[in-house]
Amino acid sequence: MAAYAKPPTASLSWTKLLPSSPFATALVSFPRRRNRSAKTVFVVAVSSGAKPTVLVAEKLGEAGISLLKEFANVDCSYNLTPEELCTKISLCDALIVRSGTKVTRDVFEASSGRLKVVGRAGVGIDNVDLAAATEHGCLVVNAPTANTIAAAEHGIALLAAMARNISQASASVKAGQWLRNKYVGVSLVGKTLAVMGFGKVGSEVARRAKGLGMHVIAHDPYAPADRARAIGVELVSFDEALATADFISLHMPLTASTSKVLNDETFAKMKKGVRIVNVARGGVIDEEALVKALDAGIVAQAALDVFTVEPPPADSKLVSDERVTVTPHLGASTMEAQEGVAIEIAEAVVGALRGELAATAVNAPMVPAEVLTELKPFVELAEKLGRLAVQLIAGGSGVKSVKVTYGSARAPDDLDTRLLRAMITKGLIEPISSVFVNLVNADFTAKQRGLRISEERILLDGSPESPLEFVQVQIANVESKFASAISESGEVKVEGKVKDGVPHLTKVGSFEVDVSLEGSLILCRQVDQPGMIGKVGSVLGEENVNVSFMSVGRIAPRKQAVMAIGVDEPPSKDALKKIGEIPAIEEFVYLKL
Ligand SMILES: NC(=O)C1=CN([C@@H]2O[C@H](COP(=O)(O)OP(=O)(O)OC[C@H]3O[C@@H](n4cnc5c(N)ncnc54)[C@H](O)[C@@H]3O)[C@@H](O)[C@H]2O)C=CC1
Ligand SMILES: O=C(O)C(=O)COP(=O)(O)O
Repeated sequence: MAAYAKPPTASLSWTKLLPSSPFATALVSFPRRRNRSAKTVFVVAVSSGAKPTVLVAEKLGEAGISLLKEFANVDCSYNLTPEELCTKISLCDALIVRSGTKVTRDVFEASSGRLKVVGRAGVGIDNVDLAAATEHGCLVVNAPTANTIAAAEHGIALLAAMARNISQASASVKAGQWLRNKYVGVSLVGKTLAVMGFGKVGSEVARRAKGLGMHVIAHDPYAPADRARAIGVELVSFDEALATADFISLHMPLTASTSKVLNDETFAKMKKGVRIVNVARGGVIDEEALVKALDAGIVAQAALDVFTVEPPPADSKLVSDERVTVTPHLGASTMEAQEGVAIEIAEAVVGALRGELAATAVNAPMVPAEVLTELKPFVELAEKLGRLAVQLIAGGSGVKSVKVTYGSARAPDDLDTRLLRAMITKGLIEPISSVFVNLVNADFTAKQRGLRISEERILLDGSPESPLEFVQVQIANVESKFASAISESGEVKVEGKVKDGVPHLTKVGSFEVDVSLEGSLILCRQVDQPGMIGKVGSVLGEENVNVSFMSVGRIAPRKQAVMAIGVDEPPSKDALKKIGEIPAIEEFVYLKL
């Protein structure tokens, strides 16, 4: 067996290369025109050329707006009604909101697929319908760190203000009164504070409360005990927190499991005279139950920054109750936090629109930049193998079961395949549908179409320098329009590798080939005999189709062989017909990459 490479300059003398595999593989390499974009575009990139449009639907710091304007057309339209938002959204690639805008399923549907990113300029994403976003392939990113301190400081401000009746006393002085006996407060020092939700905000509240001399306990089923211990906080059960706390401060997100977590039953478990602070979300408290608990004397006072409905109705019993201190969702509203949040979200949205994977993605895996750089050529390979495999299927065969095998010398924990699986799914689905598939909606779309993708990893010996040696895609229970693509075990099979950073097809069915996956591909099965490369090459040459790569894989000399031909331009029907008419060609297929 022999392999040949054509030198980079046009010349007829070919150089013999080293033999490679048990199956003979003849490799003819033509100089390739590289026309690849320098940027890694994986997830949501808008079509190149057009400047994207970003709708900023709530007040965002100037620094963020300036950053956005460098990259996009920015439409700042505040106080839109839901109908106005739905009308505008069909012209926008990204939407930025705070907590005051409900990004509902209607919004995603109204966008007709144009909306690619929703940026939440803050932490809580309970106002965004994440399931609908995912189903529409829309990435949701948030700004999880910039307002932590502001929220924690607001929590502490409310705690102290409530304990010392600051807002009530202030209002009474302004109303001309001087009620020194009425507004006697309670002290914080030595009291037990239960922090419910020991995340970023909760732990900062705990740290500050310790500084005030409070005894701090925390409840958080997911928080690591050592983080709590490091700041001198004991993690306790939910019931223990309720039963022992003099003050309860809420810092968990609003989810199905935290909705109305303070209710009639749980208020009944609290110490009489407890005081409650809520800078998390109104929905974590059953507000009617809180009114009852205040009336029953279980809760002595409450301080609320957030409400189930914002703004709360004019007749809200909580707002009118003198024992309740209220602020209009001001937790994140400091100059510093808003500047930080604006920059954090603008960077995340611009990055996502450029197609980079966002570090603060809420509904997609977060893939660290270094992993991404390493996986980039494999991501391209994965998508192209998916595209090839599905185009090899005979019309009418439904693709239901796909097996992906990754050959790698890396330990399984060291290889994150979610990105690769998503791109294989994209490759499998996009050529046969009008669905847009990306990392966000790949698993959902596959499931919806009844496509089962199983993954297997083969641990190879050798150096784990490269994340992957090969990727193999097999589709079971289908017929192929190119019979040679069916492996011995009966599946349509393609396998590829990355060589010098470029994805290559290295196996079709049982035939080893070697063709760079750029442009498009013609696969031919023929009787192995001299002159075949020349015959096919000259048909394409006559048609002015530039051949980038050719490789022949055969089972044994003079038996059947599969020739893989990479072409820069799509050949005409006539050219393909002429290839089919070459006597030794038994079957052929043209595949778009
Ligand atoms: N009022 C305001 O302006 C602001 C409000 N927030 C709210 O505060 C919440 C927390 O923010 P971060 O601390 O930044 O988020 P985070 O994600 O760092 O912390 C949330 C913590 O809650 C815990 N948790 C989840 N379910 C729980 C449960 N059932 N019981 C107890 N703990 C539970 C999580 O394990 C996590 O440690 C946000 O989700 C947001 O709703 C945040 C910033 C500003
Ligand atoms: O970040 C959060 O979760 C907040 O609640 C802050 O909300 P805002 O951006 O001030 O509407």
